[in-house]
Amino acid sequence: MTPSARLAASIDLLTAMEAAPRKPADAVANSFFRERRYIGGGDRRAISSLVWDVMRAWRRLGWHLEQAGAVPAAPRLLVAACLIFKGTPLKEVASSFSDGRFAAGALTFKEQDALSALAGKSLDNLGMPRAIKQEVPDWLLPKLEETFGEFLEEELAALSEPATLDLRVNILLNSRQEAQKALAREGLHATLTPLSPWGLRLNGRQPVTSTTPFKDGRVEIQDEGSQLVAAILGAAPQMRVLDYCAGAGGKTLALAMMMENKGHIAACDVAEKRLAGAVRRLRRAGVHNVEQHLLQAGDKWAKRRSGSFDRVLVDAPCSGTGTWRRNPDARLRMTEQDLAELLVKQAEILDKAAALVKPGGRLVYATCSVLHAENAAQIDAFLHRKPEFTLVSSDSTALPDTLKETNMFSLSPRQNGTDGFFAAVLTRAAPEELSSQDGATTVAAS
Ligand SMILES: C[S@@+](CC[C@H](N)C(=O)[O-])C[C@H]1O[C@@H](n2cnc3c(N)ncnc32)[C@H](O)[C@@H]1O
Repeated sequence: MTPSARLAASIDLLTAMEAAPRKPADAVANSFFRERRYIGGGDRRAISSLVWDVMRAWRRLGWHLEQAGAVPAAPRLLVAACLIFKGTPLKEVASSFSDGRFAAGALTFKEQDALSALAGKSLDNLGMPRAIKQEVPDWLLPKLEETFGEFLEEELAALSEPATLDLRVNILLNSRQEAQKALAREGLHATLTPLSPWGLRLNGRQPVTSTTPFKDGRVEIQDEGSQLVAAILGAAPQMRVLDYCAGAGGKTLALAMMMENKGHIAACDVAEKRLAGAVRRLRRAGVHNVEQHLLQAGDKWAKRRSGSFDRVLVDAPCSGTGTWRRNPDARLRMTEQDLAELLVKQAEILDKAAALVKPGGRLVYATCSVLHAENAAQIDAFLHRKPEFTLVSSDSTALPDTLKETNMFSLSPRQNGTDGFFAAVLTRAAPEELSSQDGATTVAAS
C-alpha cells in the first residue's frame, strides 16, 4: 500500500470505530480487516499502530485541534495531528494526504491552517483540564482520584503501557520450569511471574497459541492478576465449587487445576456463547469435573442447590477499568449510566450467588475494576444486607507471601505489574454461630 492508502485506511478504521461507540475497538478492527483481506500483514500492523496511537491521545489531540478552531475534530484531522505530534513536519503530512484512488484526499486550506497551529507544541499542555490530560471522561476522573489519590498520574500512566502476555502453567501436566523450557524450544522466552506460583510472562504479543505447550493444554493465556483471583478462593480437591460468572472459563480452568480435577465445579453464566467458548479450553486442559449451566429467568437450578457449595467465586461483570492496558479505547467508551447499571447488577449477582454458599463455606467477589464503588463499597453494602457473611482471611496456599492470609486485595499495573483486579473473601456463618450471635445481641440489648 502507498503511504497515502495506509492513511486512508487508518482514517476509515477510526471512522468505523466512531460509528460503533459501544463496540470494543479491537472487535471493530478485526471485522474491518476481515472485510479487506487484500491488506497485507505489514500494512495492517502500520495501520493498527497509527490508529491505536490516535486512540491513546484522542482527548488531547481533540483539545489541541479545538484550540486551533477545528471543531469537531474529524478522524482525518486527528490522524494528521497525531503524525505532527510524533514529529512529522506538516509539509510531509500534507503530501501524504494526496488525492487519487485509495488515497486520503488532500488537506483543505482550513485543515492545513489548524494543523500549522500545532507546530512546535507538545501533546501534553499545562492548560489542559486534568481529565483531558489523563484521557478519561470528565465524570470518571473524581472516581479514579478516589481510588488512586496522589498516585493518579502514575497509576493511569501504568494503565496506558502495553500489557505483558502472561500464561498460567497447568501444573497437573508440567511444572513451570518444564513449560518454560518447552516454550523456549519454540523460540518464546518467558520469565517466572513474581506473584502467581503458576505464571510465566512474555513480552508483548507473541504467537503462543501456535506452540505445542499451548495446544497440549500445558499453558493457558491468563493475566497474573486473574490467576491470583482464582488462587484466593482456596479451592481444593473434593470440594464443591461454583464459578458463578464463569464466562469462557479462564478462572474455571485454574480452579480445576487447584482441585487436581477432583471434586465438582459448576460453571454458570447468563451468556450461552461465552460458556460455549470454555468447552474447547476445558478439553484441551484435560478437565473433566466441570458441569456447565446456563442461568435463565425462572430457572430452578440455583434454588435446588441453595446453600450447597463449599466455595463460590463471583467474577462479576464490571467496568473493566483494570484492563485498560489491553483496551485503551475502553477509557473513553464507558458512560456514567453504564457504571450505574453495573453497580445494580453486581449487587444482584452477589446476593444470588451468596445464597448458594454452604454455612461455613466461602465466597470470593472479584472484579477487574479499579473503582471503589465496584469493589470495597460493593462489599460494604453486601455485609450490611447479609449479616451472616463476614470478611475472612484466605486459606489458600497458592498466594504469595505478600498476599497470604489477606481477606481483600487490590492489584494494579503500577504496584504489581498485573492488570487491575480486586478480590474479597467472605465466609457464611454456620447456623449455630448465627444463633449465638443473636443471643449476644439480645444480652447486650437487655
Ligand atoms: C468478568 S466476566 C467473567 C470472566 C470469566 N470468569 C473468566 O475468568 O474468563 C463476567 C461474566 O459475568 C457474566 N454475567 C453477566 N450477568 C450475569 C448474571 N446475572 N449472572 C451470572 N453471570 C453473569 C457475563 O456474561 C460474563 O461472562
